[in-house]
Formats: sequence, structure tokens, C-alpha cells
Amino acid sequence: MDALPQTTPTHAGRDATLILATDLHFKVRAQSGEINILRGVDIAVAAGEAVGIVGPSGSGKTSLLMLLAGLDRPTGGTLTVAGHDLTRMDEDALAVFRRETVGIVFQAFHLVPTMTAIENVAVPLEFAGRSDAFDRAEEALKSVGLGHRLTHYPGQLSGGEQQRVALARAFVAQPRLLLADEPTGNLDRGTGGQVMDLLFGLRERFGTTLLLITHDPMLAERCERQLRMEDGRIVADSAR
Ligand SMILES: Nc1ncnc2c1ncn2[C@@H]1O[C@H](COP(=O)(O)OP(=O)(O)OP(=O)(O)O)[C@@H](O)[C@H]1O
Repeated sequence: MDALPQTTPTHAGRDATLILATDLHFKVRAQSGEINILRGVDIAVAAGEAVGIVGPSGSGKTSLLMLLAGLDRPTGGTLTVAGHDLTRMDEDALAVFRRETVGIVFQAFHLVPTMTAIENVAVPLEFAGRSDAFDRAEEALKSVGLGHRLTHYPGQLSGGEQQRVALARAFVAQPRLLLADEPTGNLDRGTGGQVMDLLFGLRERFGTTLLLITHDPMLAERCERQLRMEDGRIVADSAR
């Protein structure tokens, strides 16, 4: 855990609002007609906050996360993340936003199977033109205990190891916002616990704002704030 470069803790900026969404809507067209997935979400998250998001399957948790990541566009309402108005940005600007501001960890790891662990972690830095991409990637992999697996391909790694590679990739550029969607959903309890300890350790170290979707109430409780979604809306917010 000591190999990533030390940074000044960013908790100083804690009062700043990192995420602000008002009356957020997300509709998609399906064969059966229009589906209202998000139906007026209001949310404000301070920089440095850790927020657990729970709610039944289909309540819109992943859809909200995709909007916050700039991977989908809201169909109504306002959405500002780290000072960027995501409703007004073109695809190129959104790509830069994702690269510089957001780290994402998915349930299914989403590593590139034809790339080694170190290549997977270095990719976002290489896209950003960083000449030290591989050195930083190596440090990040060491920080999640994978210094001995640098040149393994995802198929040669266990599920827990793959998720640790994904964590290293998500944190390597020290994003302000970490979005995690059921990151332990494919792991056994013990391995999942280790991955979560790493995730919370890294976010604490870098002062990263965290939104964590989980079906596990105990995991959500590790976050200082919990939101509950139902039917495309936030129906409970422990901060309110
Ligand atoms: N592109 C799409 N086209 C049609 N329906 C969609 C699309 N994306 C999501 N949905 C629907 O929107 C609803 C919300 O999906 P979402 O994945 O956000 O829920 P969730 O709360 O994350 O669920 P889970 O806990 O099962 O992952 C679901 O009913 C889903 O089927």
C-alpha cells in the first residue's frame, strides 16, 4: 500500500460540492415505448464524501452512475460534476472528463483481455500523454499487492486479482470521483472484503469522493452516508 505517490490529503476541500444534480431524468426508447428510468433525482455530494447507494434491482442505481460518469446523457434536469456541466459537453469533452475526473470499478472487472495487468492500468495514463504511465501503473499494482503479477493477462488472474487490477486502474490517475458498481458482486465474501478494504484505504489516502452501489447493507454502512433508490427516485438519504 505504500508504493503509490503520496499526495496532500484533499479533505481540505471537503465543503466544496463535487456532484450537484437537480430533477435529473433519464428516459430511453424501447420497442415497448418510452421507459422512464430516472424520474427526478436531486442529489448533492460534497468533495471527499463516501456515499453508499442501495435499492432494489431495477431501481436505477447503475443508470444514475452512468450519468455521473458521463457515459450516458440525462434527458432532463441539471448535472454538474467537479464544475463540469455534463449536459452541455460534447463527446470529446466528456472523454476528457472521464479520463481526468472519474475512476470506475464495475462488478465484471472490464479489463482488456489481450492486455497484461500493467498495460490495463497504464492505458488511461497513456491516453493522457503521461510519459511515466508504466512506472505509475507498476506502483499502483504494487499498492494493491500485485507487484508479482504485472505481466499476467486477466485470464491468468483470479477474480479477486482482476478486481484489484481494476482498482489500480481506477485510482492510478488519482481521480476526484470514484464510482463503484457492485465491485464485490462477483467475489466470495473473504475476497470481496479484501477488495473493499483496499478500495476504502485508497479513497481515504487520496481523499477521493466515493459513490458505491451495493446490495450489501453492511458495505453501504461503511460509507458515511447512504442513499436508497426506488423506482427511479431517491427515497431516503441519511444526510437529510
Ligand atoms: N438502455 C436501456 N434500455 C431499456 N431499459 C433499460 C436500459 N437501461 C436500463 N434499463 C432499465 O432501467 C431500469 C433501471 O436499470 P438499472 O440498471 O439502472 O437498475 P439497478 O438499480 O442498477 O439494478 P440492479 O441492482 O439489478 O443492477 C431497469 O428496469 C432496466 O431494465
